[in-house]
Amino acid sequence: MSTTPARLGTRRSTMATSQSQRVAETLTERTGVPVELVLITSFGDVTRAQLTQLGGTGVFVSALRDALLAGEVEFAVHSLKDLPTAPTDGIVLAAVTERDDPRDALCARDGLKFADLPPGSTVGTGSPRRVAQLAALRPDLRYVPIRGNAETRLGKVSSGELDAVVLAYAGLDRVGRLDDVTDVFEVEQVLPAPGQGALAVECRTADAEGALSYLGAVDHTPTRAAVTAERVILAELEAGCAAPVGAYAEFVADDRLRLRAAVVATDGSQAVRAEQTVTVTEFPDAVQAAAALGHQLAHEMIRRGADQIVADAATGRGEI
Ligand SMILES: NCc1[nH]cc(CCC(=O)O)c1CC(=O)O
Repeated sequence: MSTTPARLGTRRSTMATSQSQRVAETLTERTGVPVELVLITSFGDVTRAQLTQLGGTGVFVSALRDALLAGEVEFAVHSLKDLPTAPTDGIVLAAVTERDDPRDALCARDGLKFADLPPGSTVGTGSPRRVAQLAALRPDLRYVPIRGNAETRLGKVSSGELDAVVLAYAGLDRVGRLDDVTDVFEVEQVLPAPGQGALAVECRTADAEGALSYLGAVDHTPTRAAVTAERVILAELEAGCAAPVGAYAEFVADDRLRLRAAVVATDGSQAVRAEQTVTVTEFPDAVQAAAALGHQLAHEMIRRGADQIVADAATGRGEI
């Protein structure tokens, strides 16, 4: 075996390098292939604009894809929830890693739980999905758009600028900040973003079956099935990562995959929530079962007006 390390492209943030490092270690453990990290700067890392105003999905992803296509790296690791659902020419999803905790977490001043935040408290989050679902639970709080990496956002609570921020539990874990968590939202309360907590490994299509087939060693089929169902919801509703769409699928028995999804108006006033379960053994494989499940649930939600809520949210983008 060659000892030249495989080059793994990653964003530069602490969260990105920590999760990429973990994928590198697992891959080396399972295959013996040495891996080195190559840090890539993305537009999403340097822009000062609100993420919701950037007018497109995948701001964190395109620089890594460019590096892949240019042959600067062999494969790239992304947070799966940042990955647009549309396929890209020349690039495939080589692996989906086993999902970490998918839930959203509250980091509030003085150890406060969500239910105990005084009315009028400021809660920072740049995600319309979170604002919409949180506003449905607590319309009496003030939701403030913020961006920046996890450490910057947490800094706004310690400085007193905000009473609380909401972030993904998995991300907080990866940057070593679980001590800041004061409350965790169950998925029934706040449905996570499609793919939240899972990582995507992408490579050039031409390498996937041959030179880089070893990437399959970090693929986790149950997670791949679950996120497939979740991402079909996003794709069918023609919604991007900044849309008020939550979706979470999990195996509730060895062969039963349950998908829950919600589309909530950004002021919390309207919502379409739905759930359905599929028996995966009735399909050729779990991923095909998951895709069928996603399509069925998406169509039911569209019949109930979910696409209209997504369209309305897109019109008001950036104003929340
Ligand atoms: N859009 C930024 C982003 N992309 C992935 C995560 C968290 C980690 C994950 O979901 O895997 C975060 C931060 C956050 O939502 O708090």
